[in-house]
Amino acid sequence: MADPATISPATLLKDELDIVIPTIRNLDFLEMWRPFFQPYHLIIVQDGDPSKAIKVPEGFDYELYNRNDINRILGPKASCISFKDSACRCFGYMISKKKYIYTIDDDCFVAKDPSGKDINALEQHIKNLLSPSTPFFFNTLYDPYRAGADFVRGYPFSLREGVPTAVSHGLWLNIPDYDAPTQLVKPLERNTRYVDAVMTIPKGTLFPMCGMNLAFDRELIGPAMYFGLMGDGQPIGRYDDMWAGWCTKVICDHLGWGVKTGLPYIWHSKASNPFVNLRKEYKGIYWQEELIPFFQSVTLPKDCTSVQKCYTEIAKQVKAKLGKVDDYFNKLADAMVTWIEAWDELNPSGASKSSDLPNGASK
Ligand SMILES: O=c1ccn([C@@H]2O[C@H](COP(=O)(O)OP(=O)(O)O[C@H]3O[C@@H](CO)[C@H](O)[C@H]3O)[C@@H](O)[C@H]2O)c(=O)[nH]1
Ligand SMILES: [Mn+2]
Repeated sequence: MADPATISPATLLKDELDIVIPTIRNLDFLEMWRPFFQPYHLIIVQDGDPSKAIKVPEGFDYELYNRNDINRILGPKASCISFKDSACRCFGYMISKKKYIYTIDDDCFVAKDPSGKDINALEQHIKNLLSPSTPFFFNTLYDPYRAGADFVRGYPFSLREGVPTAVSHGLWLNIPDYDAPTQLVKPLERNTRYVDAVMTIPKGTLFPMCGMNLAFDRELIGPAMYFGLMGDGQPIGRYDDMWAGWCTKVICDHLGWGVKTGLPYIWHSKASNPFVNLRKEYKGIYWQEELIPFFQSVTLPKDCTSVQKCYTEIAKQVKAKLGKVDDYFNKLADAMVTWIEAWDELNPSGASKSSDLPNGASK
């Protein structure tokens, strides 16, 4: 594997990565990203009214899917793709044919690092994905593969090769990704703290994955990145990315892959309405007190050697153990199965690595 630190930004995976953007707005924000995004193919998932025309700035190579397209392509299976919620973005992951995905919200702009330099978030995500993770033993000097860092004394040499990185979770300056109650009590709080660190989230630890500034190895973990049933007709919202993150982390832990969080930062420009968010989130705020222990207790059998098998097993356990919390979880479990069926229909096995892992890949 080429040393990510030496690959020039311009050639960084430009033919192996798609940028997925969920949107209900025009995409002027792309002007600010042009220097970094123009070489890449965009997959725009237009939510809401399909008859509304979305303006894409000149010079970008893109495909755009609205609700009519999703219904046409997936037929009845389109029921698993949320409507009127950013969760619709996962359709872009499914329809892509590339090895990597970067997803970003349309109110996220280029942030500046402490030296005042524009941050190429995509380049940092790619470096994160192209370098190994260390989920089995925490390195106190953070990412040992970054220039100027290394493994510290006492770090087992047998573990220094690391494991493949499946997910790179970036952060946000200005408007942090707070839940509605926190937003309500701290309406003026802005994140001004730039922490120059990338860390592997240890095996066995869950985390709140935000879909605002997120990259992943689609061939490895794509089928687990289902952003669950939210929005129109659903009792809950703003837990789509959280659900995907919990499923993804459990599967990465089982298959021995890593999840990183930290750099890069983007500039999150606007806070969504906290009262609207509270209405979307409130059931999730008490449900998650049962969801987290559930995901912490999920065990996957050794014969779950593909992401699809792992994901289908989790869906089975969701139905068995969470169906009694609320009937929504029976619906969500069914939608998880539909998602995998749709994924495999659009990505016949062998098209993506996650469907045929070498034996013994499961931990
Ligand atoms: O119905 C909708 C609403 C929005 N979108 C698109 O989704 C992203 C995020 O929208 P927005 O920035 O308005 O909302 P945030 O609260 O800041 O988003 C964060 O909360 C999470 C909710 O799941 C989300 O993952 C985070 O990013 C924009 O691109 C909107 O255009 C939509 O498609 N449909
Ligand atoms: Mn936003």
